[in-house]
Amino acid sequence: MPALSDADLAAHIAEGAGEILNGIRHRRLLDGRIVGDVGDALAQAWISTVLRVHRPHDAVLSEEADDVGDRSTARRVWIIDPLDGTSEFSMGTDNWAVHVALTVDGAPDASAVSLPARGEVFRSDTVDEVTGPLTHRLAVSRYGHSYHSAAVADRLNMESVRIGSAGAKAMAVVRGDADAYVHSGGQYEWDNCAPVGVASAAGLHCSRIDGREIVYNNPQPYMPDFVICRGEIADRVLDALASPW
Ligand SMILES: Nc1ncnc2c1ncn2[C@@H]1O[C@H](COP(=O)(O)O)[C@@H](OP(=O)(O)O)[C@H]1O
Ligand SMILES: [Mg+2]
Repeated sequence: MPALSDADLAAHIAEGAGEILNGIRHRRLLDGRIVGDVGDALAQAWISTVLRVHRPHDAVLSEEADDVGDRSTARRVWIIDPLDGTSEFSMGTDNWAVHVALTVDGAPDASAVSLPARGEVFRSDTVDEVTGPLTHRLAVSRYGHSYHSAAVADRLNMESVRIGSAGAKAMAVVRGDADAYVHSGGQYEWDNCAPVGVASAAGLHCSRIDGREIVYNNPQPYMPDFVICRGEIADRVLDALASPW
């Protein structure tokens, strides 16, 4: 087989894991918590094997694997969430995702996010720039607002749309269905790395909620807050985030 580019490999992994996950929900032969458990485990097993075969020298950080070795000192690190939105996947909704990002020196490089139940794959090397009129919609967690997202909705007079899964929320902005996704209060690097890689390639503003650059592959892979939004509203969103109370 000819050598795959990093971009093709990221996209093929996001797509292939999505096929496995759609198969796991086939005709609802399984349901409830067991579907999420088997989805996490089988997607992880396939992805880690593919990366071992195709990129034996690269390091990997995955939600579903032990974080062992000296990954944080490696230059090339794949940051993976084999199944983002496990509870939505188990409940049978369409809002769940596969996240695959190659980071180089802490920045997302080749990144892909698939939304397999919708048949969509977004890749950083082919994604369209987000243009067109603003929707005045803000993507928020299925569980509702944080103080920060509430402040943005209030200050910018935006309608909140509840969507499960970090990848599904970020891709709603990339698709042009929402203008922003604001998260605070906790997440890990695998929850937002590939979504940020795709969103920044689509020309969207991506930063921490205090405006700092997002840096990945930290020794502690905790990435508690970030904002993805249309460039046209970035200043106003960051102003609201600077004084949410
Ligand atoms: N406060 C928090 N702490 C840690 N992880 C969080 C979190 N809030 C959301 N997440 C994670 O972010 C992802 C998207 O969550 P949400 O849909 O609520 O926005 C989920 O990932 P997983 O489904 O991969 O576990 C969820 O576990
Ligand atoms: Mg996740």
